[in-house]
Amino acid sequence: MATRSRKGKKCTVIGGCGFLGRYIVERLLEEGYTVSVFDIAKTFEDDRVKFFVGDLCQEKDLAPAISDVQTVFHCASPPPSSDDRDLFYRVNFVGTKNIISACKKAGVQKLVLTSSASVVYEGTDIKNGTEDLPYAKKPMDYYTETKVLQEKEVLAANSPEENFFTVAIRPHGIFGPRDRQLVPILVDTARAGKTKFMIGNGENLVDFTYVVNVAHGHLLAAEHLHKDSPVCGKAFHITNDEPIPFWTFMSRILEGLNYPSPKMGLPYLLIYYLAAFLQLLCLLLKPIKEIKPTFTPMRVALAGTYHYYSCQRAKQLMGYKPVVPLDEGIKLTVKGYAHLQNNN
Ligand SMILES: NC(=O)C1=CN([C@@H]2O[C@H](COP(=O)(O)OP(=O)(O)OC[C@H]3O[C@@H](n4cnc5c(N)ncnc54)[C@H](OP(=O)(O)O)[C@@H]3O)[C@@H](O)[C@H]2O)C=CC1
Ligand SMILES: CC(C)CCC[C@@H](C)[C@H]1CC[C@H]2C3=C(CC[C@]12C)[C@@]1(C)CCC(=O)C[C@@H]1CC3
Repeated sequence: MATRSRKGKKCTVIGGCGFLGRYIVERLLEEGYTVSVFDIAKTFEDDRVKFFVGDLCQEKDLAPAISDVQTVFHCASPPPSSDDRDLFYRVNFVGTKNIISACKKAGVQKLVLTSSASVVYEGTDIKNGTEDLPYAKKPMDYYTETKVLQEKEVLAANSPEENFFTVAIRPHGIFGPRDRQLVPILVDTARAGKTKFMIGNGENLVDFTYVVNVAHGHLLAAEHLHKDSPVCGKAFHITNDEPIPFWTFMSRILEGLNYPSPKMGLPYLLIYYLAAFLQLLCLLLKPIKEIKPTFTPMRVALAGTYHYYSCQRAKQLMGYKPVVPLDEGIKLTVKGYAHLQNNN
C-alpha cells in the first residue's frame, strides 16, 4: 500500500510542453499531483514541474522520466500539418511502442493516450458518432493513419494480469489560448484573403472542444483507470457536447479578432476535388519547389462535412461533462489571441 500511495499521485506527461499537454500539466498540479514533463523541447518554466528533455523515439530517453510514477499521459505528436510520413510513423507508432515498453519495465500502472476522433473519419459525414464506429479503412492523411496504429497499440497493451491499464481519449477540434494549429492557421488564411467564401452551405455541424475540457477528460480517465474498471482498454470521445456549424465557429473567431467572415458558400465537391488536384500538383512539383497548400483535402473535408461525436460513454463510465461551455471557450480564445487581432 505504501508503494502505491507513494506513487499514487506521481505522473509524467509526455508531450507536456505542447498545447494540450501543458493544460494537462496545469490541471494535474491543481489537483495536487507531482508532475514530470517529458518533451523534445522545454518551452516553459515551472518550479513545481520536473522536466526531462528527450526524444520518445529513443526508449532509453524515456526511462528516467517515468521512473517511480503511477500514471503516464502520452499526448506527444508531430504537428498534423507536417508532411513527413517517416516522422509520423517514428513518433506516433514506433515511439508509442517505446512508451508502452518503457512503462511496463518501469512498473507504471496507467497509460492515458491522447488519440483523436479522426481515427474513424474518412471524409464523409459522421453525426453523433460513437466509439463503436470502425477505424477508418482509408484515413485521409498519414497523420490520421498513424493515430489509428497508435490507438490500436495502446488499447491492445491493456493487461490487468500485468497490473498495466490503458485508455485512449479521442478529442476533436481542440481550441483555446496557446493553440498552435487552429487559430494561427485560420488567421493566416484570413490575412491571405482566403476566407471570403465558405466551403459548402455552412450547415455542417462539427465538434470543437475547449482545451480545458480535454484536459479534464484525461484526468477523469486516469482516476477511473484501475483493476476491474470498465474504462480499461477502451476509447472515449471527449467533446464540448455542443456541435456547432463549422463556419459559425470560424466566423465567431474571425469576427472576434476583427477579420471579415465568409458570407457566401462554394460547392463542397468542387473545392474538394480542386484541393485533391492541387495536392497532386504539389507532390509532382516537390523536387523543384516545396509548396504547402492551405486547403488540403483533409481540411476541406473537415470544413464541408458533418463530424460530431457522442461522448455518452465518457458521461456514463467516467462521469464526464464539459467544465467550460463552448460560448465561454470561444470568448476566452478570442481574448487569448488579441495579439493576432486585425488592426487594418
Ligand atoms: N489539436 C487538435 O485539435 C487535436 C489534437 N489531438 C492530439 O492531441 C495531442 C496533442 O496535440 P497538440 O497539443 O495540439 O500538439 P502540440 O504539437 O502542441 O504538442 C505535441 C508535443 O509533443 C512534442 N513532441 C513531438 N515529437 C516528440 C518526440 N519525438 N519526443 C518528445 N516530444 C515530442 C511536441 O514538441 P515540438 O512542438 O517541439 O514538436 C509538442 O510539445 C496529439 O497527440 C494530437 O494528435 C487530437 C485531436 C485533436
Ligand atoms: C479551411 C480553413 C479556413 C480552416 C482553418 C482551420 C483549420 C486549420 C482547423 C479546422 C479544423 C481543425 C482540425 C485539426 C487541425 C486544424 C483544423 C484543420 C485537426 C486535424 C488536428 C489534429 C486532429 O487530431 C484532428 C483535428 C480535426 C480538426
